[in-house]
Amino acid sequence: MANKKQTLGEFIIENQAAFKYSSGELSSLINSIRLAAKVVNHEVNKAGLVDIIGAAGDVNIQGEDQQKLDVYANEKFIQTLTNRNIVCGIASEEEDDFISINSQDENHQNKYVVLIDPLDGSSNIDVNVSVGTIFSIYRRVTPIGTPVTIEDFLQRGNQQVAAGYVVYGTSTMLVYTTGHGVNGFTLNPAIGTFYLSHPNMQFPENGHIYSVNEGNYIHFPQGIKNYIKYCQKEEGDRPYTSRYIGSLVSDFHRNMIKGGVYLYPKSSLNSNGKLRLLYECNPMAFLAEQANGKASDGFTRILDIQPTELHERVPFVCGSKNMVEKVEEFMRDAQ
Ligand SMILES: O=P(O)(O)OC[C@H]1O[C@](O)(COP(=O)(O)O)[C@@H](O)[C@@H]1O
Repeated sequence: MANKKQTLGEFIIENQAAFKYSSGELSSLINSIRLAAKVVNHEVNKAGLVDIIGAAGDVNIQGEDQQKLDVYANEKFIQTLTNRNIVCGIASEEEDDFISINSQDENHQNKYVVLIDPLDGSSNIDVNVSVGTIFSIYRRVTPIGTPVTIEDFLQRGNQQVAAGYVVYGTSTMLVYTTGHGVNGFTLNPAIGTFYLSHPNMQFPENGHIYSVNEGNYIHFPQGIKNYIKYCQKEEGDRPYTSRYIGSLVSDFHRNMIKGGVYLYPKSSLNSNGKLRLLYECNPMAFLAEQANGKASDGFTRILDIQPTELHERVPFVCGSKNMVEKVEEFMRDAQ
């Protein structure tokens, strides 16, 4: 059992053997994320004082107004991941296309691709509500030393070698998995060190919290409407509590600790929902399953979905196992 005051660096070294590929590579990857997270955290914490609030003036490929902090976080993560001779490609929610690294140098041995949502919960930046960063890591499938191709990014989520998020909230935490459980580390800002504060995180199988933007209720499929009514009914251990921060990372983190389910369904407004399969759903689904939770699109396990595009969206239901299965039951019954 890991010592509770263990630092992230010590934890990585102690658990390297569990990583099925070369141990040093994982350390280097997670250390890159750790460094970029600290840089972005520093900016987030003083967002109201520096010119980092508001729109950046551009629209990303999702058709969304890029926030200045989106752009800043995107630059910092790409910079930090590029300078480590381990990543051969990066795909970001804020970039139209994937970025190939070291593609000229056929001798490079970089083996990993990283997919990031640099700043999750963008709508909350200006109002001082917690936001996050999400990352997903795969081993490349194309030959080492050759330029990465789209194939390296369009892998099923069940091929991830690591995934995690950073939540910039009341405290800043880095939570990740390499397929051997989920562990959370809290940043001590005074010394800039992450400490193991939440070892072996687990979703309770049941919960009493549901997280969905009910403002879209009339546009939801009948199965989702029926599930929301089920949550609100005075019966047994219900009604459940409705909690929706509007930052996936924060809603997921709370539900993992307290028990709950997050839903971003498809609707008559968004035929595939809003969340991106590669940058948001796959990494959160890997974490959920590693923490005894579950994630699907209402019917299919998220990690089994074969991606076809870099920025594709899928309906998303994720959280406590029995609650996700209840949603799936309502979706099947409403078909
Ligand atoms: O405002 P809505 O439509 O409810 O969407 C909120 C959801 O969108 C997200 O902000 C994702 O989008 P971004 O990555 O662009 O922030 C989630 O974090 C959040 O749960």
